[in-house]
Amino acid sequence: MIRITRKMEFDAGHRIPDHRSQCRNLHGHRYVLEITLEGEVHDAPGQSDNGMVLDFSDIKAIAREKIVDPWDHAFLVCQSDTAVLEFLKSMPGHKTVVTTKVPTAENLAQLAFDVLAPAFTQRYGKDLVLHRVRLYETPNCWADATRETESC
Ligand SMILES: Nc1nc2c(c(=O)[nH]1)N=C([C@H](O)[C@H](O)COP(=O)(O)OP(=O)(O)OP(=O)(O)O)CN2
Ligand SMILES: [Zn+2]
Repeated sequence: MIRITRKMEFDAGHRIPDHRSQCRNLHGHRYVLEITLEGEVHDAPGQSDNGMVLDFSDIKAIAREKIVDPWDHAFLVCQSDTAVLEFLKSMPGHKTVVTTKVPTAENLAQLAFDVLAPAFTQRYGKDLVLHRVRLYETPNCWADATRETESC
């Protein structure tokens, strides 16, 4: 088994309403998303994906469709954050992503994992497994969402 990782970046706004410090304010990040997949290397001479687990461009296509394009330049707001939600609703056409949990790095990484895992399985079957989604909120802060069944 080999693990491969594709990195993507996007910009989004958020806030953590109950945070004790600065993060309760509306602010944004250049998020970095790392998608790690596990599978066998294709041994298929003559085929485009010979020697690959999955073409990096195919990872990019699914990541863009499911996460990067919907979240890029959006404001990520928790459904319970009614003050901000009402404000965003007052702006026609504003790009808003409503989350069920507070948009911390941890919850966003888990959300991305939960969206991407079935998308890869649906497209490529069970031989290709989403191993980890790592989401950097800043260059110094990140969260990992991994498969529950992972063994050491
Ligand atoms: N466990 C978590 N802690 C914090 C989160 C989070 O999602 N999970 N988020 C925040 C803030 O949203 C903020 O984006 C991060 O703030 P900070 O720690 O200040 O990060 P910086 O890189 O900006 O800080 P430097 O000190 O400049 O490195 C807070 N905590
Ligand atoms: Zn933040």
